[in-house]
Amino acid sequence: MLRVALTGGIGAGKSTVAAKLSELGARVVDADALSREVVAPNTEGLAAVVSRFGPEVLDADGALDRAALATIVFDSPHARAELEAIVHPRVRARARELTDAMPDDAIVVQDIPLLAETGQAPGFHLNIDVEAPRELRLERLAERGLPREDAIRRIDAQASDAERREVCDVVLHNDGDLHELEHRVKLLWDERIVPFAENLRLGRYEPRPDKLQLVHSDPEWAHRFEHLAARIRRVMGPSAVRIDHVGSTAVPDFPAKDVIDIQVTVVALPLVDAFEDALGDAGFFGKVGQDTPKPEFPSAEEWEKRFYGYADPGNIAHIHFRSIETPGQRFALLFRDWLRDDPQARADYAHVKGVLAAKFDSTRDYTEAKESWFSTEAWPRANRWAEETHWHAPVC
Ligand SMILES: CC(C)(COP(=O)(O)OP(=O)(O)OC[C@H]1O[C@@H](n2cnc3c(N)ncnc32)[C@H](O)[C@@H]1O)[C@@H](O)C(=O)NCCC(=O)NCCS
Ligand SMILES: Nc1ncnc2c1ncn2[C@@H]1O[C@H](COP(=O)(O)OP(=O)(O)OP(=O)(O)O)[C@@H](O)[C@H]1O
Repeated sequence: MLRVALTGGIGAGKSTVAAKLSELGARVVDADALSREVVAPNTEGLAAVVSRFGPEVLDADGALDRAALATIVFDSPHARAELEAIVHPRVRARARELTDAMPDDAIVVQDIPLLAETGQAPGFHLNIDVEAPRELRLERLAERGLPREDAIRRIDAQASDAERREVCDVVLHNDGDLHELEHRVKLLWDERIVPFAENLRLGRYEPRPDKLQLVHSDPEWAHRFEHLAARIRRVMGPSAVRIDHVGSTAVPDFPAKDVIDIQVTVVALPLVDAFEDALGDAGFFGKVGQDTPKPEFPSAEEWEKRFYGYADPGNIAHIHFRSIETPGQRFALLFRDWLRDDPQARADYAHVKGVLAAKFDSTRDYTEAKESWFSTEAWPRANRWAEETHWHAPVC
């Protein structure tokens, strides 16, 4: 089951995107609809609301007077937090019931207005933020009958666009007409959501492109690392002793393949195997891996690792699980910090990559050819740099 979260500020277009995704075959769970259901007449949720806010939030028929309650809670963060404490747990319980009842190969889209505010993003394989300019949102809400000052109060009670972008993998801009929005949703569905769901169903990660492409440094790389690290941390907790962004994408302004390299340090590799199912459920699939032994450490055993990939075709990533205190675990951090610190190291490595990229068309051949530079050049020079600078693995 591919679990997708859909968020966005009020009036940004979440419901419109959700409707289009439903048309394309997604199963939509709408938090707003559930937040009405759990406080419907004769529910214990409504009783809890009345007990906290008094009968004045009921209308003549004994149903919740939503406008009256909105006036109270959008004027007081404390009152809003108390209402959320009543509604949110019930909404999440209902959402879990609904998704648990869905087929394993379903693409489930949860429309969650408060995704950023509630820290739920790492529990989803893909987080989508629908964005529209504030003024346009106010106009749309006015057309929907929400007075401007009420809409402003709600917008100001929510996370900012920047905070939503921080936790989301995709931003869907909804500043055009409906046709443009629907086109963007269809493109995302065909090019990312469906292949992502297929990879999950088959239990496979998205392979790096065989055709070698070195691209310029992308500011999104740090975001992509953070999103993946949060998902791994949610699965493994303290068993992931540290999670580091390593490799070329972790070096500012440095060319790299568009593949995020992550090192997860564990106390012992069999621990990773114990998390195999939970990692798979989160979209990470892998196998036993082996780094190339270096002269000072000839034993292949010291270079064993677990090599995982992520199933998202829009966020290709290699996860290297290594045991703490092994030469490979140390070298991944040392190599990154040497590149970050030493301009000559960056120039030499960029030159080698450029020469090899001109020579080899396939990523595999390129990677294998790079190995000799690692053993003869990078390994001795990085270790010399470590001694000269008294380098130690930075605190994570
Ligand atoms: C205050 C209530 C009764 C007002 O009802 P009303 O019908 O006017 O709004 P509705 O529920 O349809 O929400 C419309 C939009 O308001 C915004 N909104 C709703 N609740 C909140 C909140 N707690 N914080 C920030 N924005 C909110 C969202 O963008 C939502 O999509 C209602 O919003 C509510 O119960 N909110 C608390 C529960 C909640 O947090 N719901 C959000 C989804 S879980
Ligand atoms: N691109 C667009 N062009 C014109 N109207 C739009 C567009 N996108 C959304 N709308 C309209 O704007 C209003 C708000 O959109 P929508 O309900 O999808 O926002 P929302 O993010 O779900 O809001 P809420 O947070 O209140 O649920 C709706 O009436 C919708 O039909």
